[in-house]
Amino acid sequence: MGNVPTTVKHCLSYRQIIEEYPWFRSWLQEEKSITKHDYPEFVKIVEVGPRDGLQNEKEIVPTRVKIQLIDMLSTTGLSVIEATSFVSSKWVPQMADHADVVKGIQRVPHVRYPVLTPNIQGFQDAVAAGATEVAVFGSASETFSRRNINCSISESMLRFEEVISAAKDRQIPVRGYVSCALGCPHEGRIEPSQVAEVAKKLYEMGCYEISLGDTIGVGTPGSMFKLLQKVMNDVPISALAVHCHDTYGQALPNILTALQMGVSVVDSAVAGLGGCPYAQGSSGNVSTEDVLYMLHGMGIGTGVNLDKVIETGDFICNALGRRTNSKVAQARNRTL
Ligand SMILES: CC(C)(COP(=O)([O-])OP(=O)([O-])OC[C@H]1O[C@@H](n2cnc3c(N)ncnc32)[C@H](O)[C@@H]1OP(=O)([O-])[O-])[C@@H](O)C(=O)NCCC(=O)NCCSC(=O)C[C@@](C)(O)CC(=O)[O-]
Repeated sequence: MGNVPTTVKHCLSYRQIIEEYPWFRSWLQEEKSITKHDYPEFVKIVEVGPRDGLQNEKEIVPTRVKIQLIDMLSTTGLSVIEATSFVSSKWVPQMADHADVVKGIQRVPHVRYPVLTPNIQGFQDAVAAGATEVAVFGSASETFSRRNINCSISESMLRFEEVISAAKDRQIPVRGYVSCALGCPHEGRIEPSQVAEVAKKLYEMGCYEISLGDTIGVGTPGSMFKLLQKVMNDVPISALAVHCHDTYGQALPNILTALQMGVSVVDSAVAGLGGCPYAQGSSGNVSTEDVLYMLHGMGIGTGVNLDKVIETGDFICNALGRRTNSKVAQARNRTL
């Protein structure tokens, strides 16, 4: 505001300022367009509720409920719904019905249904069940890697290489996750350079998108900024996604920071379901409803119908006998 002293700025109303300083109007417009330009016009939401959301549930959720959840999500306008994971049922009993889930859902054209595959066995089982997209999940923390998938980071890369190579032969797209991107339940602070190294490897191996997971939800806009600043040097921003858990209530500000830096893919879970069985203390994912409310309020398109997602959240919360974690759904339900 050039020549206007700060004290005066605070005393004048915007209208007065515009009348007395005509240049302010054009400055304001320029400022607005800069702000608008900084955010993507469209954000792709990757719905992870049926997998990340349910994997930590103690009671086994009936397969028909999982299928109905995915079928309802398929009518909301979401373009990607992570359906399940082909992991060992000894490690994650909740995902033991993976093949039945993949076979049972009603696939909607233009909706993709990736599944998690930690190794070639998981990949082969997934393909046999009819999966057409998969995701590998690595970690930036050595200890978490061992606790989560029973191997070191470098061993996991060899496993993923095998999966990605087999997927290439079948023209199956592979997404890559980097867990513990903003902190580890065992090692604490994780350096952005550690995350960048794993993200770069996965991208170079052929993952079309790398999702940076704040597995235990300890990140802040400050650490998210530093993380992206580093990772962007190795992976194009258009190929990065953020995956925020909301343990410390920082998920939305972290996502906003990522959007400001050019990220246009956000993972979230209906009703804020979730948590990782091998990351004690991690709470649910950021809720899809809250992300949509924020994005739509900023004029950013998603193609997703918020009301339908709230309805789906009501369905799964009723099935689980649980209150939604979505602030938006809680507010909407109060006003009904
Ligand atoms: C990776 C393994 C399988 C290694 O598990 P392992 O025990 O080291 O595997 P193994 O190769 O030594 O084999 C042992 C047994 O497991 C079987 N096995 C081997 N592979 C598979 C498979 N794919 N599916 C089903 N069974 C499998 C294999 O057949 C064998 O069976 P047995 O002969 O004893 O009967 C195990 O550690 C595992 O399943 N881990 C998955 C844990 C998990 O799902 N964690 C939650 C994921 S969430 C996450 O990582 C974070 C994320 C992605 O959400 C992002 C974020 O929030 O930040």
